[in-house]
Amino acid sequence: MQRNKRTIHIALVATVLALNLFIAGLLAYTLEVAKERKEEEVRVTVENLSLLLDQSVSSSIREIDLSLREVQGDLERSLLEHGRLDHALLSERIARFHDWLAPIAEFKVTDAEGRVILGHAVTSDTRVSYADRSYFYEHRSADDGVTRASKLVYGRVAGTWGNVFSRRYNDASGQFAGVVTAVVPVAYFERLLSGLSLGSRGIALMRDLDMSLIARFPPLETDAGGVGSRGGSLELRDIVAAGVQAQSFYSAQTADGINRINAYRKLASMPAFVVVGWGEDDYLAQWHYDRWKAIVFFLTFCAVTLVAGGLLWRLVRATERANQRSRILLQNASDGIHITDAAGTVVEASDAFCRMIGHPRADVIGMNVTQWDAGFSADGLREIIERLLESSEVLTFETVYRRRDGGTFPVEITAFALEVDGRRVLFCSARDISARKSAEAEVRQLAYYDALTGLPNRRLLLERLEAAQAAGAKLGSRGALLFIDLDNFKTINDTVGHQQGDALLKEVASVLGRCVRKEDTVARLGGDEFVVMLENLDEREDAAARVAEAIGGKILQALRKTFAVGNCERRVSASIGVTLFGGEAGEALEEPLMRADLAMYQAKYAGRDAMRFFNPQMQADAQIRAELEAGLWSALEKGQFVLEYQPQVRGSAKVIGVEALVRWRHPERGLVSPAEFIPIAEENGLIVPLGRWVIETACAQLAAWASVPGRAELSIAVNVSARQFLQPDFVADVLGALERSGACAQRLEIELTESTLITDIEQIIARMEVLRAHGLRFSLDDFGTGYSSLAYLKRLPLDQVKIDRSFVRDILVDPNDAAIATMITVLGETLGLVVVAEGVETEAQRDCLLQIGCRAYQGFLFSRPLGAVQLEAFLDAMSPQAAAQSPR
Ligand SMILES: Nc1nc2c(ncn2[C@@H]2O[C@@H]3COP(=O)(O)O[C@H]4[C@@H](O)[C@H](n5cnc6c(=O)[nH]c(N)nc65)O[C@@H]4COP(=O)(O)O[C@H]3[C@H]2O)c(=O)[nH]1
Repeated sequence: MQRNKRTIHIALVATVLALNLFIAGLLAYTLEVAKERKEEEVRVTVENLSLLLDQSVSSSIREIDLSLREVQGDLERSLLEHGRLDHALLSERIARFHDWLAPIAEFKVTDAEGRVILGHAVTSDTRVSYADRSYFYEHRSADDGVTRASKLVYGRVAGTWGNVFSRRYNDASGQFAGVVTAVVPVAYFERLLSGLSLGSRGIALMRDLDMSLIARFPPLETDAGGVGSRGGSLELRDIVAAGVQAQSFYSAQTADGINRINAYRKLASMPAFVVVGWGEDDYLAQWHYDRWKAIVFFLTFCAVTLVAGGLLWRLVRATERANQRSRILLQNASDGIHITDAAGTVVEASDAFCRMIGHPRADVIGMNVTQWDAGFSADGLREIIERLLESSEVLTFETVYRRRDGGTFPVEITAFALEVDGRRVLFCSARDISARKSAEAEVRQLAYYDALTGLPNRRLLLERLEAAQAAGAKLGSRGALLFIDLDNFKTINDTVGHQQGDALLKEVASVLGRCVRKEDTVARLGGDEFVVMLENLDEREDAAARVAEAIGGKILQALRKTFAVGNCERRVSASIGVTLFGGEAGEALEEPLMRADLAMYQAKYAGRDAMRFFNPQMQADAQIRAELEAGLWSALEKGQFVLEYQPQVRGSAKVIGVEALVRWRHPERGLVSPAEFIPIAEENGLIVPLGRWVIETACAQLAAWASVPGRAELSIAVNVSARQFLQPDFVADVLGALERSGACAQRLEIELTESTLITDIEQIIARMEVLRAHGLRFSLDDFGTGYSSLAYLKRLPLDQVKIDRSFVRDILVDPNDAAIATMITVLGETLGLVVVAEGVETEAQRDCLLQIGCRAYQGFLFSRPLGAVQLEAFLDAMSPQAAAQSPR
């Protein structure tokens, strides 16, 4: 990683450097080219200017030459014609030429001895001789007809520097007669040079071939700049010495210290040369400016690239750091991250992934997904890989991984394709979801299964019912629901405690499970309610019903037994409601369940431990029952309950007491029988306040009768249901009612049903004894219908047992009933209890009962249950009769 970083760093620095060098080179090259081009341009310019100068001088010299020739002609003509020089005429001619060439040349004429005799500014007093001038004796010695140009000379007449152009003239005999000269003053050349535009540092000069300065522009105020002074740079000397016609050169060591490009040109018309130079600073001024611009540009570029490089470096480092963080994250991530190639072979993997599948990292790199994925086939995995590689989607799916030790565990994969180093790879992140799965299973268990029994709960039952209904509607097959409710479970639960009650429910659950096939559903709805769902029964309704009936019977049989509940044993039975479902579409989901529930109630009403199939009447009954239940609560507040009293008679006429029977004076339905509403009140809990009201009312009645002769002896028996009796404050309630009313406790009798006894017998006995200690009496109702053990019966502090009216009804025709009635009578007498036969309707029944030894009766034969007022009338009517008959 460090090496990589260094490489990037070096590459970055090299790039910035190379870029800057390139730009610097490019700028330098461009500048150099521009400079060279400029220098070439200047060179051409100065060469042209030097050529121009040469041509200007030549042109002037040509005019001078013509003038000299003219004057020569005039002089020779004068000598020929006059034998002497006509001074006046010649002076005039010379003056004319002088005027014509005034700025350029001054004409003079000498005689054969060199004396100046005619010409500009020449008078008779002029005593100047040119005899020592080189051109003079050159002319004298050679009549060659040429115009000679002298070197720079100092004018003896004018007193100024100049170059002399001269011609020879001959006398009539052709002998040398003198020379005619034209002096070109240096001022002329200076003017010529100053006409050139060469910038502030330019130069134009003219020298003799022996390097004497003829003219210079601009003038130089030093010795080297004086006319006639010899000088010139080394380069110039070399050029002059080489004798070339023209040449440009660069001068660096000049007299004025200015570097220039110069053009040297030897003049064609006189022994001199011109040099035209252009100051470097002038012609390179723009270039210098451009160079500065280039430098500024380069520096800016340098700065920009450095900054960009720096930023890039920081970016690289930031990316590197991010990569490092990513690597750390990858290695430390709790999810199993791995990257595979297109074939599913691992190219990179996190530590967590290696730990996950239990292989060392060295093994993992190079492993193929098929080696650890146990959730998909090789084809399936290939399909997923292809799908990922072909799209840019992120896939999340669940699968199963296999560890090195062969163990498997569920994982959730998030995978997508990405491009690494130019090739498509798959990024996969695997999360171990074992905990989530087990939590989900737990949640599912909680959501769909009953925590106590582990059976499916209502929700799962409904789901399965829905599926079964759908399947049934499709296939035409039928199913059955068996709604099972344990009889008296509430009482058992209340007496043995919830823990034991729960254990009993678990036992019941396993019994139910054993009664059905594996594919059937046994569910617990709550409390003691179970539902068995049978599926795929016959298509024919009757055949399906037969199967359901058989299973129901089997369940009834299996539950009809004694279960060990804690330390004691409890007899259990169940009521089962059965209904069929399926075979037709469109039935509401809960409909079969409601039907089975209604049928179950029907089984309950039928005396429990029974099974009933649903029929439509049940629906109507249920409706009525629901209405009753709704009105029951407010009935107590509205005072709609009344007590009727049914006399209990000893012998044939002596009323020994009455049984208080509650009625509901329903505003619409009239008097409602307790047989209808007491079971409902027991179920919904209203029995507790209702029972309290019955006792209060009975006590009040006793207190009212206590002072009335003939009534004071009467006792009132009140029915107390198990649920009421087992209320913790039942004893206090009864004693409170007695106290408040002032009734005599000995006159109050409590009737318990046999079902009460199947609950916690010890507690019941304890309560009975407390109340008995206060003088209350106890009667056991419906004796013989339940399963009371005689051993318990012996222990109960009872005063009276009642033979159930079901035995009395058929006592004359059914020997069994007669035998049971006899047994109860004998048993009662043996235990010293009063035996009262219920439901005595006929004399024959009474006689039969009398015959077997039962002397106390209750029944329509004597009286129906009566309101208090009617009862009093009845008692009054009975008194003489009773008085007439002696008690037995
Ligand atoms: N067929 C026929 N029936 C006769 C004859 N003599 C009496 N009966 C009826 O037999 C039932 C006797 O009451 P039970 O067995 O305690 O049965 C009672 C009792 O278990 C319950 N009950 C009535 N009042 C109360 C109450 O205040 N509290 C409690 N917990 N239950 C009550 O309701 C049950 C039914 O009461 P009722 O409908 O009043 O029915 C009464 C009564 O009217 C007869 O000769 N022939």
